[in-house]
Amino acid sequence: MTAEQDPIKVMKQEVGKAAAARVQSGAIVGLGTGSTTAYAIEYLGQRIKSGELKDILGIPTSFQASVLAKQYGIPLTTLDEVDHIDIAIDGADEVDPQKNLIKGGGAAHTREKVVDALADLFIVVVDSSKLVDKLGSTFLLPVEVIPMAMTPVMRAIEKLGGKPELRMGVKKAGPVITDQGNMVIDVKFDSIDHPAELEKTLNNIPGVLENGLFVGVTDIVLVGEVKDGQPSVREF
Ligand SMILES: O=C[C@H](O)[C@H](O)[C@H](O)COP(=O)(O)O
Repeated sequence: MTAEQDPIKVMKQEVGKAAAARVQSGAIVGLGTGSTTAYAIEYLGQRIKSGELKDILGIPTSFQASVLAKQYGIPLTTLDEVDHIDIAIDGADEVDPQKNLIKGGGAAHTREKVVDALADLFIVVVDSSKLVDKLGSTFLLPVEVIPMAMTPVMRAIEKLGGKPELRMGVKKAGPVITDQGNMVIDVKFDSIDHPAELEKTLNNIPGVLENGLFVGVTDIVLVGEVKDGQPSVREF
């Protein structure tokens, strides 16, 4: 790694490459969303272009993933056309020691959960800054909500001890709108002690489509690190 390189970017590239290297010819691949997975999609495309990988079909988790897949020459399919997903590669905003996740920094967690949970092998790709002892310590928990239910859902979240805020657009006036046409409420919880319970409780509030807690879904976490200026990838 050179002194000019951004270590976070290098970690994301390395981990993306390592995940793409695990895909085998003939695989149906869940394509995650975000800046880290973008590198995995790019390297997957390179392996297809070089002829090393054949007969790959991608299932995108977002508009972003489908645009990238088309850009890098990955043929796409849908969940209506296949009966399984061999492997899914996706990023995360936080990863705890039990491999539970917070996702949704890009407002894509609803489709991501559908695809990632269906995969026979779900690989999470993160740089080391995403590792936490407890979920919720560095990142707000995203909750996708249908627009007409925004206010009652926020009240219900407050009753659970969360501090909700509507996610606003950047370079766009007004709220972020998801690929499904909904809104995202980011919630600060003082402490997420029981993620599995909270995941279910939040999804049980009428008007909530999906929240960003991914509990018991991950098979492998690939972590990009830089030690003594040298990038490496470790697995847990
Ligand atoms: O909604 C977005 C996703 O859950 C992303 O996978 C997550 O936010 C991580 O993205 P990044 O790799 O850009 O940090």
